[in-house]
Amino acid sequence: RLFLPPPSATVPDIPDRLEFSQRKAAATATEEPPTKEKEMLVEVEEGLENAAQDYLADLKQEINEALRDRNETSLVTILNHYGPRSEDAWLASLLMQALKDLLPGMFGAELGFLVTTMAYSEIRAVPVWHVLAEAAIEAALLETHPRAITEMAFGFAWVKWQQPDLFALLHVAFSSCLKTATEEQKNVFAWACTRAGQPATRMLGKPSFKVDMNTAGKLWDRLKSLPKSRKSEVQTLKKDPLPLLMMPEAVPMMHCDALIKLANDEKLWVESSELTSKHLDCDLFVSSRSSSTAVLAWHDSNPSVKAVRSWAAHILDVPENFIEPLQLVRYTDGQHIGAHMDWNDERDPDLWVFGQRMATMLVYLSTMPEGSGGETSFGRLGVSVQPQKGTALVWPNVDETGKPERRTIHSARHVEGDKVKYAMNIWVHGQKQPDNSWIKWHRSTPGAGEYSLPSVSFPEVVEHGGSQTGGWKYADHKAFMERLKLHKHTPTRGFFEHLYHEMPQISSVEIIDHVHWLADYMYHLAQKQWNLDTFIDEKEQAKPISSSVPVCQQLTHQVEEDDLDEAFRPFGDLTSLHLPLDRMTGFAKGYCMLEYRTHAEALAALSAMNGSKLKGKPIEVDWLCKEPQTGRDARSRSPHKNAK
Ligand SMILES: O=C(O)CCC(=O)C(=O)O
Ligand SMILES: [Fe+2]
Repeated sequence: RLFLPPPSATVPDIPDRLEFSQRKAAATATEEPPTKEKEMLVEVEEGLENAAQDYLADLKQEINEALRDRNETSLVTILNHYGPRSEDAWLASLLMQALKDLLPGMFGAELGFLVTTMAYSEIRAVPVWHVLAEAAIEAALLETHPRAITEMAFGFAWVKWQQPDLFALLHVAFSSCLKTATEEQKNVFAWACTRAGQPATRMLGKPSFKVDMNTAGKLWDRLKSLPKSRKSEVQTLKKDPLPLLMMPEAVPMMHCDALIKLANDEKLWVESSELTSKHLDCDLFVSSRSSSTAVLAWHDSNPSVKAVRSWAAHILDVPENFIEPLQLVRYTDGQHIGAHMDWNDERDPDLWVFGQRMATMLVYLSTMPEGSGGETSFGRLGVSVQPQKGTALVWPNVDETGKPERRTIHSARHVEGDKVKYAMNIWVHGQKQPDNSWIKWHRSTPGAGEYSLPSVSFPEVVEHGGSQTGGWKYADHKAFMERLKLHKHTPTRGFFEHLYHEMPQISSVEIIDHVHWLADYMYHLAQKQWNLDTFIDEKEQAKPISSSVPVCQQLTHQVEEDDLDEAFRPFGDLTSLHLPLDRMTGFAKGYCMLEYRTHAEALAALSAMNGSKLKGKPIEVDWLCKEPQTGRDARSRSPHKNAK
């Protein structure tokens, strides 16, 4: 049952009412006793009043029902009826009255929903927005529940998206209410706005990218002292420029197995490719991970989860609530994770409520025998670790002052063969993590999608609440990207014309907006890539004790890539060949790095080619990194680099 306006014949329109009130005024101005005319007018007036009261009551009931059921269609229909006709003062005043009556009893979440819906509607009557903005301030000040704040923030962001002109009003309202809001309210609000693709940085500023200095300093002290205080359990893989510790047999086998079983039984695994490359298979989105992930967000009461969390907190001497939900990773043949840092990007909305990831404890849940890949490799530290079930690696992600540290860059090398690699990330923040009952931790958790923009419904939306699709519905975004690709990534006139016909539901203004968003997004990606690229040299120098990377030395300076390709290709699938050139002369520097898909191929090439001649000169072929040292230091498994 939808509230429908009364048939126009019975709507008392304004001229009639004006005429009526003039006549009434004239009639009551005289001091004379009631005339017939006057009696009749009073009757009509009462009739009109009653009718108005009836309409108002109906309208309020309809709005309330739509709010209660979160029925967008119904609410938009009601609002639109008043929107285009809001020039009609009587109808507009009815809506205003209805809102004024209802707003004090509304919760922030309902208000947020109302704001959002109004953004879709054609309502342009500024007084209505004034009423709403005022109510929003009041509600926001009273609200403490993050969920309500979040809904309001999404409404707010959505208005900016749909109706920038009306956004200004809400902006004023929220700016003033944020002055008295608690830090937590403000952070949640900012988190939701950013997630909805409207960071509103001028109003909200930026979240802190760093960890509090004292907290970071304390963690560093702890990491430095652990190898001394727990000599038998903790080894130092690296001291400088940051402590990288290894704890063999840290997590009992029983827990390793139980955690994997938990993720399997509850079907928590999500393929990374599902989150990124597969859904956004445009050249612009390059997935750097191919593993699967399982987040144990709702399993704190599981005995193994409990045990691991309290152990981790104890080792690092931090409160347990600094630890985010455990995250398992699974790699099968050919899967890997590209070079990355674990800390959050400066634009990550999560910084608002979770803060930065201060430290990582990486626990291997399965053993990868030599030759089956899966090593964790720290390019800038020159360390590579072979996964051993139960072993934990520990390192800070920030420096001693709390600033995210780029030298923590690391990758998980491709798994080769049938053996499945399992690992677990225990990420420790520099602050208390919020109660996870209201946050969308992950798309596969209960309640996921609740906070995505109203028109972007779970599970259509890609991860990051639509920020990777610019807040668009995934299907629309995909159509947009595909069309753009056909136009060679150039938004030409033809591109807009095509889209205009293909997506009648989307206005051209929104399409142009999306192009702008995309440009911004690409810039951001490029910047990120650039950051990673600057480490490429170091990464290459410090390739892990690899089972498939021979390095070839003593080459003549005249040797070219083609010569090497010809000589080394016969031994197998040569996946990479890197011949560094002298920047001054343009000739080969004298060494080259080769990578085969398998250890066997690399071994064959190494045995056959070491000592053979290339362009008349004997060459030396060896592994890029030597096997771990034996002897006194053997247990540290710290690799040393071969080639200088
Ligand atoms: O599996 C590994 O060895 C590393 C995993 C990792 O770096 C991550 O998930 O962030
Ligand atoms: Fe990582």
